[in-house]
Amino acid sequence: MGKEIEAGKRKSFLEHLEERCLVNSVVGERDVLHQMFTKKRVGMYAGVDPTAPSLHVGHMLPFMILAWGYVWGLPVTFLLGGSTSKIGDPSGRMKGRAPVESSVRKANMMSMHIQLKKLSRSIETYGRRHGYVREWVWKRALMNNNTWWNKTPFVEVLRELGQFIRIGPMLGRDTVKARLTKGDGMAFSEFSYPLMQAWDWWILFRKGCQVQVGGSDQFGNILFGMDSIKAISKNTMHEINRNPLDDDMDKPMGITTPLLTTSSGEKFGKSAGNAIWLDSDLTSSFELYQFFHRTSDDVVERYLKMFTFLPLEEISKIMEAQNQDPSQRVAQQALAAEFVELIHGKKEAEAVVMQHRSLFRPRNSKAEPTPLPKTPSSPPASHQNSPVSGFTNPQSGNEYAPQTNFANMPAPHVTLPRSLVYNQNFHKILYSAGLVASKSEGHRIIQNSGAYVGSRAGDTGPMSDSMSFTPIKPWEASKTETFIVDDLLLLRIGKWKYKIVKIISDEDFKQKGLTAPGYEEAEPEEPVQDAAQ
Ligand SMILES: N[C@@H](Cc1ccc(O)cc1)C(=O)O
Repeated sequence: MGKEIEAGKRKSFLEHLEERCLVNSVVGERDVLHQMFTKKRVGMYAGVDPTAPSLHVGHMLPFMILAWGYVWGLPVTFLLGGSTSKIGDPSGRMKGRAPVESSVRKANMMSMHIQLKKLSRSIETYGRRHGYVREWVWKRALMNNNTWWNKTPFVEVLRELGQFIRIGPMLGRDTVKARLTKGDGMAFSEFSYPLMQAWDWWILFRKGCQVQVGGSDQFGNILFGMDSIKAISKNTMHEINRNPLDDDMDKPMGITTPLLTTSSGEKFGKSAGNAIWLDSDLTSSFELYQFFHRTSDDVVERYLKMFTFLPLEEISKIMEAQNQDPSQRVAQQALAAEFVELIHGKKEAEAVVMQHRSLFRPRNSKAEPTPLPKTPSSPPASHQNSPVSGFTNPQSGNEYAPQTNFANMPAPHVTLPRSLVYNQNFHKILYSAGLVASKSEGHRIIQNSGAYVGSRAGDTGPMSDSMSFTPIKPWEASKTETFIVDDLLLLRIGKWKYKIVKIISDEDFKQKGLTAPGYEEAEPEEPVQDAAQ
């Protein structure tokens, strides 16, 4: 491949990203990065701190770079900042963050973990749909920086990294200066945030992640990381890791993605003050569709390049049609449908397109306004009963949406009252959490070792690390509570079905008007269930 690129027959990965408008700046020398991508299979990583229960559309730009890397056969790593989120990145903020309760942070971390896993899988599916066939070199990983931070001694970081960091330049960083002069000052922990991010990169760098990708606000952290890695690599006490990085091709490099704003200067991904989330619990796929459908004409071509895998020739064709009659919004429709497909899958995208058309078809319109994308003759079964599900926005002030809302994809969050969890057998809890259709099904799955519960990782406490799971056995009901941490219980069936169960008191449950399978039902006991006790 390298030869073809050099001979000008094929674009380098960097050129490809530039063409797709995904590069705001290269941190380091552009030409070195270009060379690097032509000469070797460079690993890339992008990190995200779980400071909210879900990713939002703004996170997708760096992830689109990873997505392209993945289908081009470059190893990519999604890093979840379980530890960095305890500190909070001060980049671009005039105020420190309010401390987040540990249980909230853990719940956020779990749901983002699940979401990132799903996302990296949907990237693969979406790639396949656009003709990228999985090859053995395709490699993606999901890591949590808890994995190393939970066992790295402070003194190790100070000795290996802190020794080479000069205070002067750190005080000169824009964020620090702004906070010290105009903001509310800065805590030492926040001041040290870039060191944590740099250390993360150093860990990943040794595993081949030579390139870090981030939003435009990450320029400073990435630059700081590059300098740090060069210093550690040259001086580390651990001889086997020592490398002066004399060869340009071995150096760390960074890419930042553009900052998107609406014409009114609003940050991209905010709509009427609300973030546009990727979790369908928080932003329904219909709203997500609508958000992209509202894209203004002057940026829609750019967004098609940035947020989809549509080939450039096809984008040109779409734009031709668009320019002939912008009122038809052919380009916006393509963008919205592609993006919903990327995030929620093809079925969901088709259903939303249908829904949107039936609600917004202009009167007197001729048949279908656009052939993109193909829609089935009837909506998928899961949508037949919810023609207006797109309008139900469960942002009710309750961070966990009621589980009775089956608007679209299964939501990972459920809330259950204590009485349905404590001292209950797992097959019942699986049922109450909506993971199985009946208690006996739950029982059967447990018998077949197909159900899992989030479990203790080492001594550091359950789920404090990257998530680990234990197969559920037909344990005594009293064992259940040993898996509950901070009122949370994490359940999984098979590979992809997760529930994060938030446990609240029975009174609160009732007061909130929530319900769940098995709640206040005087059901006849199922025979299988007895056998399990
Ligand atoms: N600081 C990044 C997230 C991040 C965390 C850890 C890293 O190693 C990298 C990136 C942000 O706020 O967007």
